[in-house]
Amino acid sequence: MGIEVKVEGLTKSFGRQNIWQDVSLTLPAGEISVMLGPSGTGKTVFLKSIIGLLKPERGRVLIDGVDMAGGRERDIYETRKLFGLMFQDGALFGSMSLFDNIAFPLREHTRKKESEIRRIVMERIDIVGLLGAEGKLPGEISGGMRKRAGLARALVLDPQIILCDEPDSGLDPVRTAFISQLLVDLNAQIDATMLIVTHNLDIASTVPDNMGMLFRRGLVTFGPREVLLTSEEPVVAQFLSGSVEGPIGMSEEKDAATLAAEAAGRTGDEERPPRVIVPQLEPSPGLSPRRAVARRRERVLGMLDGLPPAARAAIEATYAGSGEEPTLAMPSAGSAS
Ligand SMILES: Nc1ncnc2c1ncn2[C@@H]1O[C@H](COP(=O)(O)OP(=O)(O)OP(=O)(O)O)[C@@H](O)[C@H]1O
Repeated sequence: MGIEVKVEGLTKSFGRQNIWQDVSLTLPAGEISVMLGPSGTGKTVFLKSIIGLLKPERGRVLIDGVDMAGGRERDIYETRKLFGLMFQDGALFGSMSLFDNIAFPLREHTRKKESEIRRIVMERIDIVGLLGAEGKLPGEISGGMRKRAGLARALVLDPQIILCDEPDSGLDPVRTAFISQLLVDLNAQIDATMLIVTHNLDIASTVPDNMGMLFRRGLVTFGPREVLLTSEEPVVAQFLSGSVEGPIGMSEEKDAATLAAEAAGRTGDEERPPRVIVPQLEPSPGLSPRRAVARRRERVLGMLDGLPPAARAAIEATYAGSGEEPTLAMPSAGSAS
């Protein structure tokens, strides 16, 4: 089973540029979590901090008792072996076949025999649906296939924590849907703790158990998916609706005068489309159910009392087994919180 990742009061700056501060959250063991956020809010920096490649100035990232932010380098190095990383571009070596790319971590970090390496690599290639393409070079296959190859490579060392940085970047909606299903299937097969960074609303609304959002140098929210999907925070509502109206601007957040002008331009009578919480994806037919589901149900039902009413209602609907999708009125994206 995957391992819990506990982030406590994490603060990261580059020189005088503060990226985010005082970020605290827990990635529950074996569950899938998504981190949303407009471009440049430090999502990739957050992933790199979790694995200890970047060193935040304050706070801790606790994994099995090891602090990836400030622990001993030797412990961090060992704990890093628990991770599988999938980067935006697949990060494959262009001159190596897919097979050799995927075998690379095994040849680099283990003393396994070639026959054993072949067995593991072919099994992972099968999981990501690339059987038959193992002899191809990265330049000879599509972007979606390269992503899947990157995912296969992230899987060869049997990771207990998987970090995916924008698995959808450069993919069309159909390929993105395939990647979404693959991520859920993967979780059903290996029960790893997963954190996915994305802008993609289809992935965000169908894949994770938990969702968070980074904005204005902080964590806006993190918790069960129903909390963010029903949130009335203007920045969350704007992001989920893809609206130009709200605190997120083209290059940075908007200033108070721009927001006031937007608010003045609204009549209050605008039709807001209802926000629908689409059900989470199930593993593909033939796969066993995700083990995280039962754990999550117990965990989330245990925290109901502390949640906002809309989130509570959505969670109750999730677990009522009624099959009905809760439809929630869309809050005004630009309204003050
Ligand atoms: N090694 C570094 N040195 C200095 N600044 C950095 C470094 N890495 C990232 N940054 C800065 O940190 C900020 C956040 O970058 P990051 O790539 O984490 O954003 P992001 O939310 O992942 O963006 P996107 O969604 O566009 O990929 C940016 O301003 C970036 O320039």
